This record gives sequence, structure tokens and C-alpha cells, in this order.
Amino acid sequence: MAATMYYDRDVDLSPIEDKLVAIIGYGSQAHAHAQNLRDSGLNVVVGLREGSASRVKAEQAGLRVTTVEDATREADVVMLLIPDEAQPGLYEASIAPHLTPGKALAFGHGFNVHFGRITPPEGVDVFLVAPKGPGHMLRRIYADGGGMPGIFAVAQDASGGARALALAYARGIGCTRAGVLETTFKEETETDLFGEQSVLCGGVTHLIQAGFETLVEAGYQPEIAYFETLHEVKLIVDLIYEKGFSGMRHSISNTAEFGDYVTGPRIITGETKGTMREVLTDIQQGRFAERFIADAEAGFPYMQEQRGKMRGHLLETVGQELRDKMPFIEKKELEV
Ligand SMILES: NC(=O)C1=CN([C@@H]2O[C@H](COP(=O)(O)OP(=O)(O)OC[C@H]3O[C@@H](n4cnc5c(N)ncnc54)[C@H](OP(=O)(O)O)[C@@H]3O)[C@@H](O)[C@H]2O)C=CC1
Ligand SMILES: CC(=O)[C@](C)(O)C(=O)O
Ligand SMILES: [Mg+2]
Ligand SMILES: [Mg+2]
Repeated sequence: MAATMYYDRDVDLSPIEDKLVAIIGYGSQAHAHAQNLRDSGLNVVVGLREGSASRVKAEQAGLRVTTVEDATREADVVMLLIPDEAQPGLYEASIAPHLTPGKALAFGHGFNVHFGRITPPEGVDVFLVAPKGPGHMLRRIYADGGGMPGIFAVAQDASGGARALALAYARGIGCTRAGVLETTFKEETETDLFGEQSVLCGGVTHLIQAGFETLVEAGYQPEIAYFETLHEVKLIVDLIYEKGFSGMRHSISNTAEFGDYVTGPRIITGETKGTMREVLTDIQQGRFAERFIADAEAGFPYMQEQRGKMRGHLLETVGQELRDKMPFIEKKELEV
């Protein structure tokens, strides 16, 4: 059965119109939520830790900023948008003491509630609205008049109005322009982790890197390898995004399409899909979450080591030089 999709015409903004929304944090998601909600005519305050370097940026964007404690005290809806690994600490210290009955606690990802790292009190609504894309793109697409698909879920409905509130929030950040559907904290958490690891981030970067290295190691020019295995990915993916596989395959040569069918299954094999199933099981059984939190608690030694490996990699240095020569590529510094 097809899922029920919600669009602007289906969703009433009124459940959130008379409320104050506190956006906690001012990073990738938070700056986009805060600015989109504000531009949708809603009341927003940004809650930041003492001495936050983001304070000036939020104020420059015309937003009111206060402490996390005061934002929680003042607001009706508290949207927690700091890194997942940091959320339980800030929640216990600065949010929970002020989260009185009647308020709503909201998330952009189900991680901490699903894995039992944050347990909100009875008497508050708990929901998530997860836009399906990076925060900087959530803002950019909204400002251009478009929207990013999103999914929402209610974990606790103390007021009887949590669902309507979550949908109104999704409309406020522009997701109902593109389509919103209902999920659970479990489904959102597991699918989001799986998607980013296997396909969107882990899958795509490692596919590109393996292709780039294969060509360079065989003696081909790195600039050609970069154009072939990285730059052109966007052009092909844009066609897939706009017109699906068949539309992309219509645009490419018969030679490329034939090679796609012959070679694709040699690269992404039955074994790869078996590994994807193992990855999904690790996520479902909490093993990925445990590994992530353990690294975070140790100061991210594994993450730092991985970041270090790509620093100075030919793919990055050649890419930087080539992108610098293409003035039409969006080069504005990211806002946050
Ligand atoms: N990144 C994305 O596009 C997506 C993220 N999400 C979810 O959104 C949430 C936020 O992720 P993301 O936007 O990537 O987060 P960011 O890493 O961009 O968050 C940075 C912000 O968090 C603040 N912060 C960091 N640590 C602390 C702390 N210990 N106490 C107080 N404030 C802190 C920073 O404060 P300061 O300014 O003071 O440094 C900064 O404002 C997560 O749940 C994530 O899973 C969901 C969909 C996509
Ligand atoms: C951007 C997004 O949707 C991710 C990949 O899930 C994330 O940043 O966590
Ligand atoms: Mg994610
Ligand atoms: Mg995601």
C-alpha cells in the first residue's frame, strides 16, 4: 500500500503559529531550521551554550539568541539540533530541568530516543522531523522556493496534538513543499543510518575514491580521473534525480548504457548486498551506535585518524585546484 504523503495543502500551520520554537544549536541543521521557520512567519529563538562562537552568526541572520536554559524555559517547542553524541549531556544539564509539562521536545534524528540515551519525561510531547538531506541544502532549497522531503514521527503524545504539531513544524521548514510522510523513531533511525553509511556518504565516497585511484595507479592523468570519477557524478546523479534511471540512461550513449548493465553488477555484487544486510543488522542491533558512542567518548580517535587519511590525498588536492578554475561552482563560504 502506498504511503500517505502530506503536502502544503494538507497541513495546517496553526498548531505552531502561536507557539515559540527554540532551536538548540546553530550548526548544519539548526541554522536551516531556524531561518526557514522564521521565514515561514513563525516565532523562533536560538539556544546556544555559553561563549558559543555561533552566537554572532545567528544574530547576523536576524535571529534572537539566548542560553539553552532560557530558550527551554521560554519556548513551547524545543528542537534539539546539536551533534547526536553531545545531546544526552546537554539535555540532562540544561534542558531537562526546564522541560515542564505541556512543552514539546523535538529531534531531527531519532538516534538518542531510539537507543535509549535520552528518556523525556511524561507530560511532554516528543516528536521528530527529519529532513532527508544536509542542513545547508535544506536552507538553500527553501530560500530558492523549493523544499526537501522529510519524515516525521511521534514518540509521545501528551497533549493529544503532537502529530499536528510535528506536521506543522515540517511545513514550517519547507518539507511539505516536497512531501512528508509518517514514520517511527525506530524506522527513521535505522533507515537514516543505513542510507548514509551504505549509499549516500560511505558508499558514494568509497566508490569514487576506488575509481579515481584505479585510474591514477594505472598511469592516467589525475585531472582526467577527477573529472571522470567525481565531477561527472553530479551530472549523472542530477539526471537520475530529475528523471530516474531511465531518464539518465536515455541521455547517455548506448555504449555507456551497455557498459552500465555489463559492469555495474561486477562492481556492486551479490556479496556487496550481503554486506549491506550485515551493516543493517549492526545498526538494528545497536552495534554501530555502540561503536560510534565509544569513539566519541574517547575523543574520536578513529574518526580523527580517518579524517587525517584524506588530508593531502591527490583526489582532494587536484579537486581543489580544478574547482578553483570553475567560478560557476557555488563557492560561497558555508554560513555555519
Ligand atoms: N547534518 C545534517 O545535515 C543532518 C543532521 N541531522 C541530525 O540533526 C542533528 C544535528 O546535527 P548537525 O546539524 O550535523 O550538527 P552540527 O555538528 O552541525 O551541530 C553544531 C552545533 O551544535 C552545537 N554543539 C556542539 N556540541 C555542543 C555541546 N556539547 N553543547 C552545546 N552545543 C553544542 C555547536 O555549538 P557552537 O556553535 O557553540 O559550537 C553548534 O551550534 C543530529 O541529530 C543529526 O543526526 C539530521 C539530518 C541531516
Ligand atoms: C544529511 C543527512 O541526511 C544525514 C546524511 O543523514 C546526516 O547528516 O546525518
Ligand atoms: Mg543522518
Ligand atoms: Mg539523513
